[in-house]
Amino acid sequence: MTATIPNIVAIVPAAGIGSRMGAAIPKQYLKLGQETILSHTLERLLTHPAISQVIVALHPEDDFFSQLPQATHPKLTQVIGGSERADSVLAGLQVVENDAWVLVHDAARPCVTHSDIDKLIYAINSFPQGAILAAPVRDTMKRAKADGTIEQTVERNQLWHALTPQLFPVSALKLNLQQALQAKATITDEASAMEWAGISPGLVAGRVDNIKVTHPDDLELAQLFLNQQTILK
Ligand SMILES: Nc1ccn([C@@H]2O[C@H](COP(=O)(O)OP(=O)(O)OP(=O)(O)O)[C@@H](O)[C@H]2O)c(=O)n1
Ligand SMILES: C[C@](O)(CO)[C@H](O)COP(=O)(O)O
Repeated sequence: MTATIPNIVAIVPAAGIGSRMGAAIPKQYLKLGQETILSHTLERLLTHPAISQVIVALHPEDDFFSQLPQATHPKLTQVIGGSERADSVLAGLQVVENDAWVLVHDAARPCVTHSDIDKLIYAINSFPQGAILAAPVRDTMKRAKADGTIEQTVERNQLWHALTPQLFPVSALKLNLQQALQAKATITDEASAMEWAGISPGLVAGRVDNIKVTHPDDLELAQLFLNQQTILK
């Protein structure tokens, strides 16, 4: 199949404090093996041949980034993030050309693979308004009542976990993110800003090892996946 590959710039929101991790430092600076979570993530994006530039959004009081091996990489640009994830992504979008595509990927997802990134990039030939990596839910799903009992079983066939990367045209994402934030809509990922504007982004099935390191027990799992990916290479 011949596919057109657009100019793709990555934005990595890395300005969070990791409150659910409860560590002494922001979770993106915790180590997995020899490197920090953020280092693993940046390395995977910086070495992808279709990504021309990587913009990382950092906390205004970040004390750690300059020590990373990728800190002075020629393809990398730093911006100051905002108080919510969406503000950090928007800060990154301000320094990107409007005619590019933007691939937004959480700093906290260090196990993303080049094959999943490729899959997402090729998918935009079918989804010209943008698409996200996602994983269909596997288990029987229950809706709970306030007292902790089950209200009903929810149909699982159309339910997906939203992952990153998420890939959109810069101009459309910037406009919709700005307007959705102004309208005080709940925006937890880029797709939700596009949905807010009436757009239906594509869902592209991604690998289940592309986890977000959120809670302490995710660290061990992420380490296991990274080790396994190294062995399989
Ligand atoms: N103001 C913020 C908040 C989050 N993020 C980033 O968005 C990604 C996903 O967010 P999440 O996992 O929720 O990270 P934290 O906000 O750091 O964690 P928590 O919600 O537990 O505090 C992370 O890479 C995080 O650094 C960001 O750039 N700017
Ligand atoms: C963007 C995201 O990683 C998609 O799974 C996620 O929405 C980030 O926020 P969350 O609050 O941890 O779901």
